[in-house]
Amino acid sequence: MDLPCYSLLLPLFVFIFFLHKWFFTSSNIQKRLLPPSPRKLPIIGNLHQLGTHPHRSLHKLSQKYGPVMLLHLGSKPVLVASSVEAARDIMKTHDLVWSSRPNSRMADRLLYGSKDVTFSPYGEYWRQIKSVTVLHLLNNKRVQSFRDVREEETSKMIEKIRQGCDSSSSVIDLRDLFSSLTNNIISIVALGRNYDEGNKNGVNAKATIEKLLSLLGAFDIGDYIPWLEGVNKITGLDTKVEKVAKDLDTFLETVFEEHMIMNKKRETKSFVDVLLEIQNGKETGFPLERDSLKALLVDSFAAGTDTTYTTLEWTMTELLRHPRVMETLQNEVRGLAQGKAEIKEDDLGNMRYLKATIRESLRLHPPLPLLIPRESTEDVKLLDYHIPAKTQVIINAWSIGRDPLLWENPEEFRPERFLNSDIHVRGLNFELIPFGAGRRGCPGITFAIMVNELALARIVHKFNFALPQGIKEEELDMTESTGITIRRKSPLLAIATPCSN
Ligand code: HEM
Repeated sequence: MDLPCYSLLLPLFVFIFFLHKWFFTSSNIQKRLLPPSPRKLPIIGNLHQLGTHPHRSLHKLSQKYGPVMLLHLGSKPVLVASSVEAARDIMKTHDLVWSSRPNSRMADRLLYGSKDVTFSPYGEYWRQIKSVTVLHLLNNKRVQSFRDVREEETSKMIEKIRQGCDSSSSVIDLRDLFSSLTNNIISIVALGRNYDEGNKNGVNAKATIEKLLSLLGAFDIGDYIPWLEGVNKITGLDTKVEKVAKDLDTFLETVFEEHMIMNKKRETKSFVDVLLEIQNGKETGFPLERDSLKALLVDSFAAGTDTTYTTLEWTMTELLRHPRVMETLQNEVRGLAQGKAEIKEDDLGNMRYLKATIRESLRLHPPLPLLIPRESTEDVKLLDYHIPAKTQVIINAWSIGRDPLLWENPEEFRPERFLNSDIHVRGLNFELIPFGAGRRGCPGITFAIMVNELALARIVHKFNFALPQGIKEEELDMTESTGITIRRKSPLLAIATPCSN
């Protein structure tokens, strides 16, 4: 029997009805499970909302959209986490899933295809080089072995300040001193000697490393809007990157050559010595290619210099703005160092106020306020939201450090808050995470803290400081720089006078 054609319409309508219902319900669910998002623009998404100081802009946005929000930077979905719960969820509960890094074109070109620890994606290769860093380069024993380097270089800095006190223009540039100090220390520790002076095979090492750091902090539009990557050719960025990558490689080859020629057993082994020793894989179980060795060396500079001296500069800035805190710190240091010409690292253990001061400085001024972005390797839940694989996440450590629910009077610089507190910076307390946490956490914490503690103790032991004439404490310019590492916009200037006793 032939059915009339309209009798087919009914099942068709029913089918379309259910299909429609299913489609809208599931996309609604999807929407409900994704974090809230500020309205985005075509092509650029939310890039225009980052402003010159993304940690501050994202903090403001998070007050409106909540502690977990989803932004679109160009075509890339990027989560922003601004609460202690979200940070703990990412760096502890689901640390493994969040252990990758998003691809960075700049790191690919400057760090031998991201063969360093910081930018390498999660996987077997990263596990190997992270273990080289943690077990061979920055283990406690090795970090201790560089004590003489730290003490000697800090003494040189003290001497420079003393000479500055004697000169007619008594204003000293503390940034310049702190950055030379950390550059010299890292240079000796990583490369065996200070390459500050002069050219090597036509390459000025110091200038090249400075350019490298500024390029790694530069915004590369191609990472977010891939079809616009050609813009970098027009602006000249690509040419700059190529030149720095080439100069850096020439310089590092010279360093290796020097080490091969000298090939003598040194008392204190530098990172180059250690890497050359373990490169064949007898000790580690895996060989390391030349490019990996170079990338690991560049990492020490890229991850360890700016961050370390920036902490010193912010700490001194806050001390100059808070004479009461400076006096309490000087009383502690001078009291414990009584009768000693010079503070040694062994003396630092009892300096509780010194340690509290550095922690308080890192709370208010984490040098990397947005840490280093991570990326999920599979679908994952973040608090109540469903996050697809390959989503980037930014953790706003700056915002968490100023959360009034976690910190009493958060904007106040008050080291006392840490005197009877278990909160440390080592990545176990998620309310204070200047070094990140979990698998991807910073392996240079001990090293950085030692440099900071020694340098700070010694300068407040030997000198009294004041702001250059005419500037009142509350007038000191606190404007921040732009880039990944956030320091003061203008270098910190001060007048030092030697302490009379
Ligand atoms: C005050 C100084 C320093 C600060 C504030 C700092 C901060 C950080 C932060 C926030 C991260 C990312 C952590 C994460 O994703 O959870 C990191 C990673 C890293 N840091 Fe540091 N750092 C400092 C000093 C150093 C030093 C002195 C070194 C080495 C000489 C170093 C080597 C590294 C490396 C290799 C990584 C990458 C780890 C990975 O991706 O697995 N850092 N650091």
